Amino acid sequence: MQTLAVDHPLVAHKLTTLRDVRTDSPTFRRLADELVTLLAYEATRDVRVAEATVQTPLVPAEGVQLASPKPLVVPILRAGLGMLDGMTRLLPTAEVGFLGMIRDEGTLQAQTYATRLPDDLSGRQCYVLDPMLATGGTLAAAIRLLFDRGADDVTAICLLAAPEGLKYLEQAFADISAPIRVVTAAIDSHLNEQGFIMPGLGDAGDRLYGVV
Ligand SMILES: O=P(O)(O)OC[C@H]1O[C@H](OP(=O)(O)OP(=O)(O)O)[C@H](O)[C@@H]1O
Ligand SMILES: O=c1cc[nH]c(=O)[nH]1
Ligand SMILES: [Mg+2]
Repeated sequence: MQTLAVDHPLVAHKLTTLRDVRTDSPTFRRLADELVTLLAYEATRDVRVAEATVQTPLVPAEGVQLASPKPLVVPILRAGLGMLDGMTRLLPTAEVGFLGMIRDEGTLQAQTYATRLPDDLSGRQCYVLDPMLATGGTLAAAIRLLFDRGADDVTAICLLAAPEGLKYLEQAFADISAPIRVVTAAIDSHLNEQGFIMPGLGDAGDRLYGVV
């Protein structure tokens, strides 16, 4: 597994405002959206392309276009939905599948309550969107499901990751030789006793959409 914490002053600036408890939901949503687009630029460095020739007004020009099959973007509901527009801004032709998952705040175990994905992901590059990688249980279950359906390359984009979650993913996918990448705006210090990322930004879903 490859982990990349994107080191860029604009990423750090936007993340600092996201963390701020005074940042309201509309601002939080806009910043998360902008941040994802910056992270997506790094996360798509290995997106597959095929050679293509176009005709300029003057001569033919050699270039590339996104290869087939198209990449699949998978936001993990609820909080991952706040990252979808920022991602599809860079990959407008990607297909989008959905996973609904919730972590039990007592046991910290992830449960899947909705799945809307292609049955066959053979040969597909997948981009999973989830702002918080805490214990790693949610992301591990999502990535496992994608590999079980045939995906052969998975990149997760997170706003924040905890060292505990990264370690958990490393161990969970020690058996997988296909590329797995985690791209994040920052790796924070640790998880607290309730499984929250410290210093973190609180509950990402609540900050995006309010407490339900
Ligand atoms: O790494 P883990 O320990 O599994 O925790 C991370 C998960 O917790 C949050 O979702 P939550 O369960 O709060 O659902 P929500 O998006 O509906 O708020 C977050 O968006 C991740 O999906
Ligand atoms: O810090 C955390 C951990 C899990 N989920 C969140 O939304 N925040
Ligand atoms: Mg939540």
